[in-house]
Amino acid sequence: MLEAGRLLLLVGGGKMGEALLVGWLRHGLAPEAVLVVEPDAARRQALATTHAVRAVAAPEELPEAGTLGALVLAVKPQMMDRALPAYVGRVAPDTLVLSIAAGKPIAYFERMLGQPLGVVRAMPNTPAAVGRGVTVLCANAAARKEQRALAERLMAAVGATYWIEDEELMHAVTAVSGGGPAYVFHLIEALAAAGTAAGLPEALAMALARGTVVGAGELARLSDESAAQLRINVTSPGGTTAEALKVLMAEDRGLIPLMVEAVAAAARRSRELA
Ligand SMILES: NC(=O)C1=CN([C@@H]2O[C@H](COP(=O)(O)OP(=O)(O)OC[C@H]3O[C@@H](n4cnc5c(N)ncnc54)[C@H](O)[C@@H]3O)[C@@H](O)[C@H]2O)C=CC1
Ligand SMILES: O=C(O)[C@@H]1CCC=N1
Repeated sequence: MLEAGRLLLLVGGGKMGEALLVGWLRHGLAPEAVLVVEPDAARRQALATTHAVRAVAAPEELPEAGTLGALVLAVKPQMMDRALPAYVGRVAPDTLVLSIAAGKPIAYFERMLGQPLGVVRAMPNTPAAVGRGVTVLCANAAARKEQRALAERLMAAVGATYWIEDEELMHAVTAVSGGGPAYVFHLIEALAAAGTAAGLPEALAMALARGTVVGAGELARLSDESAAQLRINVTSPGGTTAEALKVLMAEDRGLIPLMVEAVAAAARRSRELA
């Protein structure tokens, strides 16, 4: 996955950092080629024992290895100012700088790391933890073909990838697929709550709601039919589902205007974080 002899430095071994790490190792990256900086002792230990990678608490503890093949930034956007300065001396023009931080624009990394660098900004999502992520990538003009290809390999290890040219679209991407899994998990909660309200025991309502979302997701994945057709397939004319959809698809107060509002709010926050 990396050029022989080069190292990948992962900064931040939290939920997303570990999801990426698991994907890379599964796709053939040697554990010896990975260094992780993770200040949280419990997480650091878990990463080192579970994945056999070298993990240190702070950049000062890193070995004086040669220039990096890739610097992957997976800390919270709010931590980035504090984290980045330590890596200025470790990146070279041929190092890929890959950030998954929400909101932080490419220009921010160019400014903080202070030289013409190949920077790729990516927005994955948490299904990356099971290899079913969706990631959108955007590169700066300085990113070489090999750096883009490496970014593609690193993110393809955890799911599907798409590229955009216009970085401004990252706000909408973050709001749709970055946070999208949370909306789907909330749909499970909402369906379960509705089941309980309709008289089902709580545990059964949750099992039905979760199983339904999982099954519908798998059907959507494997089927060639559009989402609209899959919905129509459930909906017998004059039947029960049609009644529910009258509520969910009401033009003024149905799921679409609600989702439009939710995604707009997330995109607004992404712009604020930038
Ligand atoms: N959770 C999600 O659904 C998604 C998150 N992201 C982005 O991924 C990044 C990481 O998010 P999560 O993994 O969810 O957060 P997390 O809180 O699970 O992981 C962040 C990790 O960074 C560590 N950390 C804090 N300061 C550090 C420093 N100076 N150096 C190295 N590590 C440091 C923390 O101890 C923590 O383990 C964020 O920038 C977020 O915007 C992107 C897409 C989806
Ligand atoms: O909520 C957040 O800010 C991050 C970005 C997308 C998912 N989680």
